[in-house]
Amino acid sequence: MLQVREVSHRYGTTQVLDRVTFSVEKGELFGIIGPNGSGKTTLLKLISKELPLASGEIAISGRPLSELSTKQWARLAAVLPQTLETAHGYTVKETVALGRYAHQRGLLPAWTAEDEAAVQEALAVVGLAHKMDAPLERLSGGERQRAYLARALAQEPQLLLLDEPTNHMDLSGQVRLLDRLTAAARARGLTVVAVFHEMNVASLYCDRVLVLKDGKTAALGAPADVMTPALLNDVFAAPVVRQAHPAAAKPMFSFVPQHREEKTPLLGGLRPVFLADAVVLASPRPLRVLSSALVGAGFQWATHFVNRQVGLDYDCGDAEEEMRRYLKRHGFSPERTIGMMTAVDVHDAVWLQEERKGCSAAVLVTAGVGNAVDAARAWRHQPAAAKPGTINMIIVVDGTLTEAAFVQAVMTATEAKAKALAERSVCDPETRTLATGTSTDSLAVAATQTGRSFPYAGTATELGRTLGRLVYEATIEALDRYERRRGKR
Ligand SMILES: Nc1ncnc2c1ncn2[C@@H]1O[C@H](COP(=O)(O)OP(=O)(O)OP(=O)(O)O)[C@@H](O)[C@H]1O
Repeated sequence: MLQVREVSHRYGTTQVLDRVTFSVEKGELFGIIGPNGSGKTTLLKLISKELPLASGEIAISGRPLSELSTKQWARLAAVLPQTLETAHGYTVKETVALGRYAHQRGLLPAWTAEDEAAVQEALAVVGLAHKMDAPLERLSGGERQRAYLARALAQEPQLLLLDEPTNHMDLSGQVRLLDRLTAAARARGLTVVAVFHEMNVASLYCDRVLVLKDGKTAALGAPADVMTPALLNDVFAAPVVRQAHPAAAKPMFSFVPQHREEKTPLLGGLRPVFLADAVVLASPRPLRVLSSALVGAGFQWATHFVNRQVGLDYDCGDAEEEMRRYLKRHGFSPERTIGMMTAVDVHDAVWLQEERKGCSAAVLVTAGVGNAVDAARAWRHQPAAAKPGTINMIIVVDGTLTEAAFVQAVMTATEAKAKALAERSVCDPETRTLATGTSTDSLAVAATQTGRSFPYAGTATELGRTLGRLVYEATIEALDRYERRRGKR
């Protein structure tokens, strides 16, 4: 649909584009990203004939730009520029209707049913049908942007050029508009070339991206392949972290703020606090947590860890919602708290910590083995409702953990827990084999994300060895306390 070959551009003596080459297939959503001043708008202006092409070649559908008159170009392509003067005295519909100009013939062209249908459809795509009679100047910045996009769509182009189409829009407006635009483009086989400032928008919506740096191609390809932290770090001169989007198979990016306050070690001052029916860890600053807990599962930032004791007759029906209500009632924010449940007496919780120079960690364990299970033979169990008879574990590390280290810490802790159960000959009552855990165990691994970096936390590492020992010893002690309390009953 679009071929750009060896295109360069100078403003006076300043070179702002340097031999940029790419092509865009029909139906593609192609993004152009890059920092301020990298040449994105200039490139779009060259494609839209707004600037004369001095060096290189540009062709639309195989036809060189120089061969296309303005009206011929306008039948093939439409453009939504970065900034637009608002013309006064036009309604939204009249503004959108201007997009039909390229399709009209003669001095006094008639308004056809085709023109009307194109305008109505374009208004529907941008969600402005209900405001079509409003004067354009009374629209908000975001709505006006949508009206101009509708004007470009009403042109029924084959190629749509957009310079920051979601400028002025709030986040939900951006997502709604880009979802509709993508659907409309796919339905009509429309090719879209868009400049995006927001890396995540480009990643979510573009089939391919061109990354510009100082007028040169820094990368060209699918976002998942080319938008690497190293490249984005280099192009945007700021540290970028890449993570998987939770719902779409796309990468997501965050900038890491460089200004960080000097943080003192956390663990020296951290102690569990016992309430009547819970053991609580309260951190003076948020910790990054990977957990399987009832409240706060997955990766979170949390300040509180609440391991709550419930009766054996606790109805687990809607446990998560009930636990959230419990947390709120007791003054904990469910959004910043990791919430677990257990049927064992939380006053038997074991807190062990190891403070060594450069590798400080702690673990809080409550253990009950009413639901003990051998994971290798759990398939033999009759399906039964989960009961809150569990081993709950909270691990805190003073240091910066990679995601790999978080997962390895989970593995190390699980292995050490299984070993403690074996050591105390805890059996799965149904299979009569050694238990590896209980059916409702919870685990949270928390890290300050300041101080020493731990890329790994397997048993080959100093951190892994520390965690393995702490978890093993704390679990043994918690199991012994559980047995002693049962013996007293
Ligand atoms: N008319 C002009 N005359 C002189 N220099 C210009 C002109 N237009 C743009 N420039 C310069 O060319 C360079 C590229 O500008 P361009 O607008 O293409 O960048 P951009 O990547 O779109 O930036 P932004 O993200 O800020 O919109 C910038 O350094 C800019 O100052």
